Amino acid sequence: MKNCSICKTARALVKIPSTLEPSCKECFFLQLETKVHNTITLNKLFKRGDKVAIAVSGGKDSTVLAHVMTTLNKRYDYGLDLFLLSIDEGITGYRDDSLLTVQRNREEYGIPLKILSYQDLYGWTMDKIVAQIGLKNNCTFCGVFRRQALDRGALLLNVNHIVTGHNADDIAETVLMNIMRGDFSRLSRCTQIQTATDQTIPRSKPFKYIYEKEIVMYAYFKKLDYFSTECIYSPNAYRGYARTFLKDLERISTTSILDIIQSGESYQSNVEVKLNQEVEGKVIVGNCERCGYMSSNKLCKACVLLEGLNRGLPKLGIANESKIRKQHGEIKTPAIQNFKQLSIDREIKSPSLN
Ligand SMILES: Nc1ncnc2c1ncn2[C@@H]1O[C@H](COP(=O)(O)OP(=O)(O)OP(=O)(O)O)[C@@H](O)[C@H]1O
Repeated sequence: MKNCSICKTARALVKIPSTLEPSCKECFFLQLETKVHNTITLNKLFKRGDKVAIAVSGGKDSTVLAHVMTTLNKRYDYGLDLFLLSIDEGITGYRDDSLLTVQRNREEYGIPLKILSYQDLYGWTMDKIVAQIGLKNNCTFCGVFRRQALDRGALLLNVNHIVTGHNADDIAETVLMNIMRGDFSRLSRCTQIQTATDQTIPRSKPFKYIYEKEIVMYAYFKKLDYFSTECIYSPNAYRGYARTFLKDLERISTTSILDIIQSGESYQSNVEVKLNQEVEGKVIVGNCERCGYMSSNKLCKACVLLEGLNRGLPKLGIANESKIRKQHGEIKTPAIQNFKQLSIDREIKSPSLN
C-alpha cells in the first residue's frame, strides 16, 4: 500500500471507509476522533460541567464510544463528568457475557458504572418475555423497556445527558425503514442528533456520522475489549433488509450512507406529528398515570406492555391500544412504583453498582 494520504510519511495500513483514502493507523485514529469532536462542538452537544452517562452494552459501538468520549474529554478538556450506564435485559448467554466486558472497561477507564436490570425494574427478563411471547415482536418489548430503563438509570446517576453508540449505518437504516413503512412522522425525527423533551434527559448520538466499518476498524486496531456476538433474540428481519440494501448501495458509492442521512435531515414533515397533544400551539406531554414516566396517553407504552405480560395477554401493547381497550376494558391493575419516586427515593437493587 502507498504512503498515508494524511501525514504523507508513514506507510498506509488502512483505507478510510468513508473516503477510501489510504491512511496509517495513527492518522486513522485521529481523523475519526476529530470527526466526533467536530460533531460534538458544531452541534453544541455538551457544556462544561455536564454529567454524561455513556450507554454501554459491551458491544463494539458503545465500547468505542466510551473510549473516544474519554479520549476527547481529556484531549480537549471538555470538563465532562463521565459515567457508564448499562441495562441488563436478562438474556442468558448474551447480555450476561457482554456485561463482563463493561465491567472490565469500567476498570480500564476508571469511570463509575451503574447496571439496571429489567428484572428489578419490571419484574420480567427478556428470557421470560420470549418464553411467553416467542421471538416475534420481542424487540418491541426490549426497545420500549430499554428506553425507559436508560432514563431511570440516568436519574439515579443524577446525570444531565445520555450518549449512545448509534452510528451512521444505524441512522441510514432507520431512514430507509421509515421510508419503506411510510412513517413520515418518525422519518422527520430519526436523523436528529439529539432528542430531548421537558421531561426526559437529552440523549445524543456523537457517532451520527461515523460508519460502522470505521468503528470496527478502530476497535480492532486499538485492541479494545468488546463483545461481538449478535443478540440471540434479534430476528429483526425488516432492519436486516434495510441493512443488506444499504451495504449493496455502499459498494456502489461510499457516500451513500451519508447521502441517505442527509436526505432524512432535509426532509420536512408535512404530516402532523400526532404523538403529542397540541393545545393552543403548545406541545403537552403528560405523565403515565401508573409509573410517572413521560407519556401523551394515560399509560406509557412500557406500562401497557407490562399489563399485557402480567395478564397473559402479551399482544395488548403490540396491537392498537384503543382497539384492545375496547375489547378488554380499562386497565386497572395496581401501579408499579411511581417513576420519579422510584428513581429518586429508592436505590434499585442491581447486580453490580459502581
Ligand atoms: N443493554 C444496554 N445497555 C446500555 N446501553 C445500551 C444497551 N443496548 C444498547 N445500548 C445503547 O444503544 C446503542 C445502540 O444499540 P443497538 O442495540 O443498536 O446496539 P449496537 O448497534 O450493536 O451497539 P453496541 O455495539 O454498542 O452494542 C448502543 O451503542 C448503546 O449506546
